[in-house]
Amino acid sequence: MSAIEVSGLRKAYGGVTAVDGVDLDVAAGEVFALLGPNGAGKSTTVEVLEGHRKRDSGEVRVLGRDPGKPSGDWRARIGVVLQATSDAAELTVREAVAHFAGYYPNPRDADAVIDLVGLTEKAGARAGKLSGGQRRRLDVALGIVGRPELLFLDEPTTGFDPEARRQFWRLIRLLADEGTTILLTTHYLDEAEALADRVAVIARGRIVAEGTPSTLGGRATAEATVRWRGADGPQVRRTPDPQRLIVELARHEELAELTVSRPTLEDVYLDLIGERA
Ligand SMILES: Nc1ncnc2c1ncn2[C@@H]1O[C@H](COP(=O)(O)OP(=O)(O)OP(=O)(O)O)[C@@H](O)[C@H]1O
Repeated sequence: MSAIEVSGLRKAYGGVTAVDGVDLDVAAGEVFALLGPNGAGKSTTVEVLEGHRKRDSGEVRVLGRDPGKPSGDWRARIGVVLQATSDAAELTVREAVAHFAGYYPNPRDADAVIDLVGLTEKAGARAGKLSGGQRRRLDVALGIVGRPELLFLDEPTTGFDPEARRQFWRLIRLLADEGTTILLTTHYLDEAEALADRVAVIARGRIVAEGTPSTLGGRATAEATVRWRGADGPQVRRTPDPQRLIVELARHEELAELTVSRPTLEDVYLDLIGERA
């Protein structure tokens, strides 16, 4: 069953085409990451799916409904963490989460959510007094308090310190284990690799590649780089079949400091968007 079905989505702002014929299919329960450079059309796509922006054309179904005609019960089934931070500056963290919980028929416990995002120590602090990363954690709390079936996260960990990012990753895995479908945009390739079942790379409003993080752009079958230290010093060879090369080499010499590497997700991504040096 699909949670999100998109075909031929287009959206222009005046003369600027932001989304230029995007097709997407996200299965229920999947964690799907949209990657792409600044201005590629990620947020516009996500905003259309959330029902926050009108599309020019294309077919879109989110949880079986057209987000261009959102209803209250449909809205209650999705959770949204926008790129711009929420505006609840005068409320404390606990008040803000409890207030948002009131919008949903079956919300999570406010204190449990605050704990999940690691803000327990700041539960009594006003939102306006939080640091940037703490504010972002509050945004995530507000996005999940309604126990959404489908969660949209637009660059959720921007401004997080490394520990907070790891904590956030654990939270996403927990939500995914509970069956939540998650669509996230990110500039962090390690984040996509750590979290996503599938990724799509979007550039200039079009999807240029789609697949699992380990196979994207032919990554799994790309030539491997084999490095070792032989009798004559450091050696490097590129080969489609590293196992065979290593067996062959090992007959003749000791292979000290042997490593085998394939292109990283970042290598593949930079190739796809045409930015590789
Ligand atoms: N409200 C708007 N009015 C006019 N143009 C816009 C608007 N929002 C986005 N754009 C333009 O549409 C294009 C796509 O923007 P979008 O925000 O969807 O990209 P993005 O992939 O989310 O980028 P980023 O990674 O920087 O968040 C860009 O050229 C941007 O300048």
